[in-house]
Amino acid sequence: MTSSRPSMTSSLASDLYRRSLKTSSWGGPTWEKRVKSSARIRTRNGFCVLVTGASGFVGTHVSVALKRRGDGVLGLDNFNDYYEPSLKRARQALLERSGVYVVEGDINDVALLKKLFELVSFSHVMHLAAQAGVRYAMQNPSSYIHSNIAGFVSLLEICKNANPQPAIVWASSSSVYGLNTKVPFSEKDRTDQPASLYAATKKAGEEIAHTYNHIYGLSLTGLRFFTVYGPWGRPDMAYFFFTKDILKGKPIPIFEGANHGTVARDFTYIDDIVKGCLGALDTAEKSTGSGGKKRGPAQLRVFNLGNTSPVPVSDLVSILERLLKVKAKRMVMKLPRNGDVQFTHANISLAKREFGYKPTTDLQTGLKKFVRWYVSYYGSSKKSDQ
Ligand SMILES: NC(=O)c1ccc[n+]([C@@H]2O[C@H](COP(=O)([O-])OP(=O)(O)OC[C@H]3O[C@@H](n4cnc5c(N)ncnc54)[C@H](O)[C@@H]3O)[C@@H](O)[C@H]2O)c1
Ligand SMILES: O=C(O)[C@H]1O[C@H](OP(=O)(O)OP(=O)(O)OC[C@H]2O[C@@H](n3ccc(=O)[nH]c3=O)[C@H](O)[C@@H]2O)[C@H](O)[C@@H](O)[C@@H]1O
Repeated sequence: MTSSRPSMTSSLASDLYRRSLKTSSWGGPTWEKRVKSSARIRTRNGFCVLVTGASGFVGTHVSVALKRRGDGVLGLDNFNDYYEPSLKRARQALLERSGVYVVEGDINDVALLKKLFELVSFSHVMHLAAQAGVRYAMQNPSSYIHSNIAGFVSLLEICKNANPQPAIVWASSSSVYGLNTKVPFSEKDRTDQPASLYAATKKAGEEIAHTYNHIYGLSLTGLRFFTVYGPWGRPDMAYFFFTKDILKGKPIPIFEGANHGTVARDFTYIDDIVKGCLGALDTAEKSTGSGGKKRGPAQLRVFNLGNTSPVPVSDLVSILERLLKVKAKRMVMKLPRNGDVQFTHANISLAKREFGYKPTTDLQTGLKKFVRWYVSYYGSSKKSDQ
């Protein structure tokens, strides 16, 4: 029976294919030595973790936390220019000081992934590499397919063929709840009304995970993070560029919902997210397959990781005004149809029950730590982008 491969003739497909072949320069004895040293486990019963997206915001914090407790940690990141690569390079330097080597490469580079799994027997993969950002999907849809769909599948393909197979914990997103109106959001609620292509690719990731669990026995845990903020954060996120623009005296576009309803988020501080990630890793069961052959049922889980106390965006701006001691130039506008949802609110009882997840940092405290970092980083380094 001939299987006629569907020919994706669109420019999107050829762009994707071209990009996924773009590989960084890797390999050689020195490179291999650095890979093995970074992945070496330093405590009894420690983990050996591949962290994809390691030079990203969440990836940096998780990698440092794992290394500090003695796990072997190897990072992988393509250092793309979705936001200033200089910030990713600065995180990479911080990671190197902690003993974590970040391999420069793309999760679509199958030859690279194969090499890493030949060199290192990973017990876990913490998959954080993705095209994040809700609104950017309207400008560059292919980057979401490239990283969040094609990239996730290429990673799962390597994992299912590994022997032993690693247990995988990956980042989903609160955005999968989309236009769901039942609050707080519980893992059992509807997730079939994505409001953005980003959300759709995150939801697709959850469905793809289900098939790799069912067919190949991969142990998979999805974490729906809720608007994460903190030091070393992302310049594309509102809390970050609001801070920059308040300091520059530029107008702050504050979205409001229908009938002047507030737009709110369940903002979650990075240290609480890291505790959730480590809890998920510590309770992840081993995969039940190897070399692509399944031996029995494997663990498949999805958890909300939020703060359970949504705050209106306008209140976030008020906190920033007090911390920065500068009045914001507020420009209130109707929530545009840009993929944003009006509110998020996490029910975290499942994560609490499964691995004792308990957020402890309120928005005022968390933003104070972020602002302290922001002023020290941009003030001292005078980075021209800011
Ligand atoms: N920060 C949040 O508020 C938040 C909330 C929900 C979910 N998430 C998810 O958490 C994960 C981490 O997010 P973040 O906030 O740290 O974002 P980030 O953009 O700072 O980190 C992602 C990293 O992955 C890298 N990357 C992207 N595509 C890649 C590819 N194809 N190959 C290799 N590296 C690639 C990027 O260079 C970046 O450093 C993402 O999956 C994101 O969707 C984040
Ligand atoms: O929770 C999540 O899963 C998502 O959280 C954030 O997405 P978002 O909540 O939209 O975060 P921001 O882009 O920082 O927006 C925060 C709030 O500010 C609002 N906003 C944003 C931009 C702006 O100019 N004005 C404004 O009022 C947004 O509508 C939203 O309510 C991250 O950017 C996503 O990667 C992540 O998947």
